[in-house]
Amino acid sequence: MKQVVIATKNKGKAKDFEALFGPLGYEVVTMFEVAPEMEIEETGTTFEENAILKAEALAKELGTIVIADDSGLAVDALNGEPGVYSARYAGDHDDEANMIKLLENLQGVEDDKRTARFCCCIAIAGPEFATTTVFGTCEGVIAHEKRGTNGFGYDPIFFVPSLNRMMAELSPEEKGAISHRGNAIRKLKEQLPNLIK
Ligand SMILES: O=c1nc[nH]c2c1ncn2[C@H]1C[C@H](O)[C@@H](COP(=O)(O)OP(=O)(O)OP(=O)(O)O)O1
Ligand SMILES: [Mg+2]
Repeated sequence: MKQVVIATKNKGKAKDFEALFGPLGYEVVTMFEVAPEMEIEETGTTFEENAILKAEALAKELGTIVIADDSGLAVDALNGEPGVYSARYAGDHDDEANMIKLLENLQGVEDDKRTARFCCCIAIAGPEFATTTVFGTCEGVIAHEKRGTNGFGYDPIFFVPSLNRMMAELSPEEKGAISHRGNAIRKLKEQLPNLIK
């Protein structure tokens, strides 16, 4: 089976990618398998900078083609926060604490002002071509409480109006069909048909 290496240590993200790449005939391999000791510091100030940083660091280490995803949640009422800092919003990469902090910061904000979007930049790096990036977004509304147990990160508080369900209530396949990550991968397929068939 063909393999695609993803420079991630997020198991939820890896699951999303499995749902997206499985139908294309790829097995997803993550840093847990190929570089468990490696730590890549996310020093960029944009999704794109961090995606490139992660993809290039692992591609250089392995000498193979690597994909990386840097993503986050931009909330309109908070001027786009937590954005690039979504994983570290409450300090320590803790999904529960991040959601609690976000709901607290949106206390008293009416439904029509709770609009938000997930953003994803995917970078693909390899020894034989210049690093390329693609972007995807997914529009939604921040709910008042958590619902659903699928997915990861902010999925339990992200309502998807077009499906009338929370992101965490979608199967991995349903999520991939509408998500920022799915939309980015579909663009990658268009732009790099020879690399991602
Ligand atoms: O589909 C998603 N559903 C819910 N939450 C999401 C999603 N996509 C990104 N997010 C949130 C989670 C985390 O708070 C941040 C990503 O941070 P980001 O640095 O890209 O990933 P990470 O540190 O978890 O793993 P890694 O860098 O090893 O790929 O945005
Ligand atoms: Mg990260």
